[in-house]
Amino acid sequence: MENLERLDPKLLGQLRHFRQEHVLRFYDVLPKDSRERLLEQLKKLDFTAIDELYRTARRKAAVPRRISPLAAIDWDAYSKEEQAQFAETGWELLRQGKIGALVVAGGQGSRLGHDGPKGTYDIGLPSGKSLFQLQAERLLRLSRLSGRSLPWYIMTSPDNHRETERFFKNYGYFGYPEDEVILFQQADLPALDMEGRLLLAEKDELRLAPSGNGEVFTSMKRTGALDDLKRRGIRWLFYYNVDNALIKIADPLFLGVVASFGHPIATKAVDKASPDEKVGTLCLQDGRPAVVEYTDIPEELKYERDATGRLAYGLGSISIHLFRTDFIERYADTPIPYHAAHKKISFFDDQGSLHAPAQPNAYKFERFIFDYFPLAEAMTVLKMRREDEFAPVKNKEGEDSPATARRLVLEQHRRWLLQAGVPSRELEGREAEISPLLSYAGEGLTPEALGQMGLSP
Ligand SMILES: CC(=O)N[C@H]1[C@@H](OP(=O)(O)OP(=O)(O)OC[C@H]2O[C@@H](n3ccc(=O)[nH]c3=O)[C@H](O)[C@@H]2O)O[C@H](CO)[C@@H](O)[C@@H]1O
Repeated sequence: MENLERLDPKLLGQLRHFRQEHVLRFYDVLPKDSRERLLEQLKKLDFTAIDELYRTARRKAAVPRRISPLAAIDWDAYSKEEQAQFAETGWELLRQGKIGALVVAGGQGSRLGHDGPKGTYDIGLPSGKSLFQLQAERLLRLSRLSGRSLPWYIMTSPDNHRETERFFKNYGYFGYPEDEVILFQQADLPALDMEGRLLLAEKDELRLAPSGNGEVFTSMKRTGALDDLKRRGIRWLFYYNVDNALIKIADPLFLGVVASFGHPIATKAVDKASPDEKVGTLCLQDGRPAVVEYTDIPEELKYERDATGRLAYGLGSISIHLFRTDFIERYADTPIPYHAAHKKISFFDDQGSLHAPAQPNAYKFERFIFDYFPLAEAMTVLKMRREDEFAPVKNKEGEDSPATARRLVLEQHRRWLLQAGVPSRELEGREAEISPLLSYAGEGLTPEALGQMGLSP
């Protein structure tokens, strides 16, 4: 007991008050550095806030908002001239240095079962490029076309920051200018069991988890990334998930449309592949554009059809958003809600053995980026063709897996080659991958470039 007795009385008082003393179960027998490690973690906790999180999780669902369908603008409904004009506006914004890119890469990727940051994953393309490399090279190509590079903000979490940083350093940032790559860390939160008790991951370590991509603006502010954005005069920040193998970072077409409306937020959407697809649903909530996450959408809405027979809630969110910098600045400190997820989370029990539960046993808390949407008075929602926008890598196998993403990327490249005049017989039985350094969206496939790939127009 002697170590326990020397503990900060305030901390001990708090642990007792909030019924969290069990985290000190092994404290007395721990070596000094382990004791310090645990104390460091405990000192950072806001016990009142944690208690409130638990209460939120236990409370019955919040008052349901009035949900109604949302109509998007369809990119394909614009004429060729209009499309060209939007593209030109987008390129101009890039040339003026008004655009930044932001990838949220702090998630744990537990569904994929990859032991490392998700961006380091190689989806099995012939080139063996990782998701981060594909992204860096698309940014390089975009910069080459516009004549100007753009800052690339990368949000990591305490879980994967060091490894992500090491990866980029090892690969020389894939040739992207190092001073344009800004890594910053989000925060994490403790997981709680069904009684609201903290869990131990080790005898000297709390079980923590990254607190969701909706932490991004707060984290940018806390780490100075937001100041950096302002210093560079960035007007729009292009937000995307790390796990979309087809991501067209800072797509000029999208930028052009969004700039023409000028709303503080914009998002790209696609038709859902099926009513059950695990994507957020774009809709109106109490009259404002919003996303209802796939975990929260009421069953009856999922399958509802409109008068024309189409899914009434068939507009899927693919996590490609654009935020105006002044909106980010204004709302960075606004507390958007936490969502509690009931999960299987392993923990050290009071007897000192590690449990890997077969059933959900604990809550994890996350903020979702799209909970900022209803704060904007208006928003641009642009529907795009799915096959050129979305190849998610979520699961180890089956749907939304590395195999499906790989296929979608190679199919896109095949379409580009056919458009460039390569006869289909030349592509038979062949997997032709096009480097993003050569083409961002199908351009640049000159006879010389094709020749180098062993193809002829
Ligand atoms: C909450 C959210 O955004 N949900 C969207 C997410 O689902 P999905 O289920 O993929 O959401 P996740 O929260 O797992 O991950 C989304 C992205 O956020 C990042 N991340 C996640 C947690 C965290 O603490 N920090 C962090 O940076 C992940 O690394 C990933 O890049 O993408 C789908 C498209 O693919 C959308 O249809 C979903 O509406």
